[in-house]
Amino acid sequence: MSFLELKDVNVGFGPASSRTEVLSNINLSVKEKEFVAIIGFSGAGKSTLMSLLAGLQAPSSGSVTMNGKPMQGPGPDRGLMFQNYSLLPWLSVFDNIKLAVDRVFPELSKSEKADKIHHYIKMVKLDHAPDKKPHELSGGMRQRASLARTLSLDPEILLLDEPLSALDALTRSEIQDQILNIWETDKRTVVMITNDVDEAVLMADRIIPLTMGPKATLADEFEVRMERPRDRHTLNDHPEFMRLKSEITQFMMDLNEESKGLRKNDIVPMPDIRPKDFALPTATPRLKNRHSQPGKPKSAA
Ligand SMILES: Nc1ncnc2c1ncn2[C@@H]1O[C@H](COP(=O)(O)OP(=O)(O)OP(=O)(O)O)[C@@H](O)[C@H]1O
Repeated sequence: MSFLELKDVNVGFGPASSRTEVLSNINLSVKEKEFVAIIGFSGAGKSTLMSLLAGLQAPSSGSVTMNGKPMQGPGPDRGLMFQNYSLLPWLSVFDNIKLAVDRVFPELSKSEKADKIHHYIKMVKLDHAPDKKPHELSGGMRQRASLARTLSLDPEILLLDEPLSALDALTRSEIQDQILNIWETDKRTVVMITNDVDEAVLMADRIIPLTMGPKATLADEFEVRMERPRDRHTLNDHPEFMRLKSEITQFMMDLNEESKGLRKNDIVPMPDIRPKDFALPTATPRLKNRHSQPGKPKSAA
């Protein structure tokens, strides 16, 4: 049975007269403990898709189910992590995580909560900085704090919406490795949105492209049949990595070209009409006499 399932889902915004159909006919089935990457262009509807999976957005039609039950609103069983860190700036790393833990595990004692928080702070290698406020952290450290907060909720599924795209390449690979380590030890289900083909092939079991919007839909998936753990340092010599990377990149480029072609068809050719004369109309009497006093005809002087 599917763990998370979207069936014939459509999402549109706005009234009928000016409606934008963002997602169309989305069918997605995610198995437990799977790592699925959704890859797509900017503005295609990736975040809208993620909001559906998180229960933050209801479909206009179709169904979203988790564990066979219709999804009704967001819940702690789904841990969301966004590109922006969404940490409260006036709270330390520890207190940001505590806020989430207090809400989801009110039954735990103070020391049990502290143990839990420190466990995740250590997992993301921030044990040297639990008392630091977000402004005292680098971008990568903030994103790790945000990951620790998400993990501390013990979610059944991690929903990662381009969580690493604002980071430099080095920090990005470091956090990719951490997410992979956590996923491999804890074996949680992950759906990650990315626009980076290398990242998708390195991390995922399956990669599903989202076509260009409006009416974006999921295209046929690419299965990543590469053994784990995957070593980023030797990936470029791995024939399967190179094959997938080139196929997916080509597929995305074709999508882009196709959508440009569709846009061209939207352009209505105008008839080649030229005005007969570009000369300005002759000055009006009002302009001509604009310095003369009103109500005093010139002839009367
Ligand atoms: N609440 C909303 N009301 C109206 N339009 C919306 C709403 N949410 C999203 N859209 C529109 O849906 C389209 C897809 O937006 P979405 O944020 O899902 O794309 P995206 O692929 O995540 O983009 P990006 O990569 O740039 O973040 C956009 O045209 C956006 O304007």
